[in-house]
Amino acid sequence: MPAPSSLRPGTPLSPSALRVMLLGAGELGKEVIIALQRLGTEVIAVDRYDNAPGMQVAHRSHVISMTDGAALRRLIELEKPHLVVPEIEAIATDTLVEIEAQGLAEVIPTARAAKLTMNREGIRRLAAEELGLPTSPYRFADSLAELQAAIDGTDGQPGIGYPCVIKPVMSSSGKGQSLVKGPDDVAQAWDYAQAGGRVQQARIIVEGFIKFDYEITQLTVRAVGASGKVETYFCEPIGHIQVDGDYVESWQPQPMSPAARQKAREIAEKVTSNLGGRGIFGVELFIHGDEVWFSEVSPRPHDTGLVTLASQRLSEFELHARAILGLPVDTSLRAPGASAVIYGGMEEKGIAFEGVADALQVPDSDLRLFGKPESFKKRRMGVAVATGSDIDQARERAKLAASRVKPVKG
Ligand SMILES: Nc1ncnc2c1ncn2[C@@H]1O[C@H](COP(=O)(O)OP(=O)(O)OP(=O)(O)O)[C@@H](O)[C@H]1O
Ligand SMILES: NCC(=O)N[C@@H]1O[C@H](COP(=O)([O-])[O-])[C@@H](O)[C@H]1O
Ligand SMILES: [Mg+2]
Repeated sequence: MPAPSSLRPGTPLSPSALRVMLLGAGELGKEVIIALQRLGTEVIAVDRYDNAPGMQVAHRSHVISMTDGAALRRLIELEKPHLVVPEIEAIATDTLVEIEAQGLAEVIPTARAAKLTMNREGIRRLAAEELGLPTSPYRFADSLAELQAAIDGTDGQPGIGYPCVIKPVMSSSGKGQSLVKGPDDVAQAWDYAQAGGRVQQARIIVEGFIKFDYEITQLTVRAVGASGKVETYFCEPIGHIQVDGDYVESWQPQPMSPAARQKAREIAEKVTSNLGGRGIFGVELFIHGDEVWFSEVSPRPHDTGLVTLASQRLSEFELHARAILGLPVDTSLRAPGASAVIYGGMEEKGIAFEGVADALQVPDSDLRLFGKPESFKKRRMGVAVATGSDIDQARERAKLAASRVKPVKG
């Protein structure tokens, strides 16, 4: 849908303000908020805990449980945002569907997209069963016995076999995810999925393991074009490395065969045009030779896309801000780039960072220290980004800069 004419920037904190509410205010939201504010909007940040990164740069903020539909509705009725922008998956998406249907606010990209992608079952069934996109084989299970039967195929349906990947249907950043190599790993993977899921819910997905050569995020933007209609724009593919289901390094552009590159774009176009609306999407794909499998999609900026802070003329956050406001986008690459994650490495509140000056001695590098109030061993607390003459040089620089930043007790 084209952007409504009501999306005219005014003066923040005045009656003419164009108000945007971010549901989730982590490191990705923080950058979106900065981009939105530069374009003259008033931004309200919401998250489950106080002093979340995005709250530190928003006009104001609220702490609520975003999975509580009644609380979410009260807040939207209070703040009357023009746009509601989900930044995480764990939101009362049925409430967003109602809010959108009642015309209280526009949900980005659409309430249906937020609802379908909140649960792996929704988006997987849409992609594989409705859109016919190639995916890993998959089954769902609600108990350990059902899971074992789904792997073995003892329930009359084709079994997934080993190796396979088990994930809670509602989780992200690899939480609750295990690679299962054989029968001895199944019970432990089941228990881990129960503990790591985002909500108390037994259901899991078990996927056949895809032996990919590499995996990419195909950032895809739906934005109003010169025609006045929403058009689809592609960024250069982003390659990345995941450890325990969480991204640790990404780079752009990932070299691809012409056939794989074309298929990746076709898949991304199909799934994003079905989800609809305006905004950026991170389409996750596995590639082996010229074969491409759809894995999942985020209807919002993607963590691996942090690289675009260095590599693109407009970062994925600026692209999202422009697209949702109905403004033109430019997805061009500026230089080969890379990002490398900085984990907290400790369980502490109010940590500090040493080595920042050394890190920034690395040529063409930059840092984002997110300002999360509490560190966990595997919590992403910052990221280093860099450009180079090619992706190898950019990756070396980003990794070197990240390695020089030392989280310490505050
Ligand atoms: N079926 C599979 N075959 C091979 N590798 C897989 C499979 N499923 C997941 N992986 C690996 O685990 C990573 C994380 O999986 P997935 O994206 O489904 O988890 P997530 O919790 O949604 O993570 P995020 O929120 O970071 O996207 C993938 O990027 C890939 O490296
Ligand atoms: N893969 C999704 C992702 O990277 N999401 C990003 O992480 C934040 C949560 O971080 P936290 O768990 O450290 O609070 C989210 O708010 C979002 O910015
Ligand atoms: Mg993923």
